[in-house]
Amino acid sequence: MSNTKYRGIFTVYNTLTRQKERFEPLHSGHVGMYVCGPTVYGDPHLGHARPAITFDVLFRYLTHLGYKVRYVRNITDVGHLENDADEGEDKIAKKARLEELEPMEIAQYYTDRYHTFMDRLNVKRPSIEPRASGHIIEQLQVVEEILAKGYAYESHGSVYFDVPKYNRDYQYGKLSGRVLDDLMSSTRDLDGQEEKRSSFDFALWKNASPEHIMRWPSRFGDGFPGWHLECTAMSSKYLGTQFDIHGGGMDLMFPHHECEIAQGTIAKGHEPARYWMHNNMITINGQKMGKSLGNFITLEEFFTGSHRLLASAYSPMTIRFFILQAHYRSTVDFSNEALQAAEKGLQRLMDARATLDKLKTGAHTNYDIDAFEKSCYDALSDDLNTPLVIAALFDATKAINTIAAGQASMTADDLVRLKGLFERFMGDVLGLSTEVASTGGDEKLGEVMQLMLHLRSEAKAAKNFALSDQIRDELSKLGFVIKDGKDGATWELK
Ligand SMILES: Nc1ncnc2c1ncn2[C@@H]1O[C@H](COP(=O)(O)OP(=O)(O)OP(=O)(O)O)[C@@H](O)[C@H]1O
Ligand SMILES: [Zn+2]
Repeated sequence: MSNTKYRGIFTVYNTLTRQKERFEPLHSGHVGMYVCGPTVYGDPHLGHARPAITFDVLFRYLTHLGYKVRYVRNITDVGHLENDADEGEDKIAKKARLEELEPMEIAQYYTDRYHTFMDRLNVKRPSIEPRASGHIIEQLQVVEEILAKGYAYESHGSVYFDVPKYNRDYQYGKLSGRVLDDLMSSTRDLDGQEEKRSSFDFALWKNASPEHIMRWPSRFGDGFPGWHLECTAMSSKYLGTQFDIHGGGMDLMFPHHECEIAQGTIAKGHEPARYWMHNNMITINGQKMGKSLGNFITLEEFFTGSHRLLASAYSPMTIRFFILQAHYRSTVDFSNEALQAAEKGLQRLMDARATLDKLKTGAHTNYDIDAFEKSCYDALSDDLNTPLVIAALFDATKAINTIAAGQASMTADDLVRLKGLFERFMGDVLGLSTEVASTGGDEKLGEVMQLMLHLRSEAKAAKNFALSDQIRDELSKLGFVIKDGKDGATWELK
């Protein structure tokens, strides 16, 4: 059930203006939202869960406020080069070379894996999920638009965006607060041998060297699009040249989103999005968890407990709760203690929800249900303050437990309302689903595997190597790869 009443107080922190602003869509009753999705060359890790969950809650809340939301989240399957740079191997092509597969097999496999794990986290699928490789023509059109306006130049079959020229007429660095002149003074000049005129220019289209397999014909020769271009082409195609919200992780603010603003401003005549929202990072030992940094723990490893840093398996809903317990603009450092606390906290809420069905009603109510409802809306309206919504749910939990203990009471009507509010905020908006939480198949599998590894290590300790090898080999036939390390054995499902 939607509720348009609270639309007027909804504010979001806009990275562009560095302040909270009241949210007003461009077209009354409709919201267009674009979020940068994954580069599909590896399994999704905890870091990926954060933007997916953050913008899922935004999607859910806007929908709850009665807006018709078109949510576009892309799949990057071409053009993202190593080190996020203009030179180097394509991340997907590299993985394809290592695995001896077609790049599109890699992209398909990891897109499917992304969907599987996001579904488990109860993340709703976006309205449109376009792929970069399916929009080459649209991207070449944007290149032409920018060339026609004089803000790009062709060089050796590549096309570069002219950042210093753009900065003279507009402001490059507006989003991230970087000042191009300062950046330039601390960077060495190009030696004249390179294709680019300035090291800040970025590729719109790259000439493909003979060994580069992901390539498309163009009037500049065979090539492939620059990484930033896809988001300009696909957001304008599906949401129009200007839309309401653009989201993504903070790591994408510079240069990716800065370049998107520059491209959109020139090609489409105005800045692409009105509100820019950025989730902060999931860190591990204080460093961003990332695929290219190799310090990640995949969601599958969390669900099965199969990573050496995990004290146990954690259910998808525990992960979701763990992420929502922090405000999306603060960093969250991975730790088993915090995950265990999240697991307990979530259980308390789940128990309270179950208790609600069994409560005996009374002649009067000791609690203010309106105040509970208002505090949830106030929290969500204040830049999606999910930890405050959770705090309000904990307050309600205390009330429920007090009533269950016979120390307070609630009328039948109020109980129906309270149940409805629990459903609305915990279920519909935060997406903490009891159904998903109770399918603990992976967790059970993780526990069984821990038991198998324990039995195997006991066999080894008793010098029964035939048995320990048999356990390893039989598991291997079933697809479980056992690896012996100095901290004991770990397992992986191939
Ligand atoms: N540790 C993290 N915390 C929060 N968000 C993250 C984290 N890592 C990636 N993201 C976000 O997930 C989305 C997809 O990112 P991407 O596929 O580039 O992941 P990545 O692991 O950073 O890969 P790479 O290391 O190749 O850059 C982006 O919005 C990005 O900002
Ligand atoms: Zn993007």
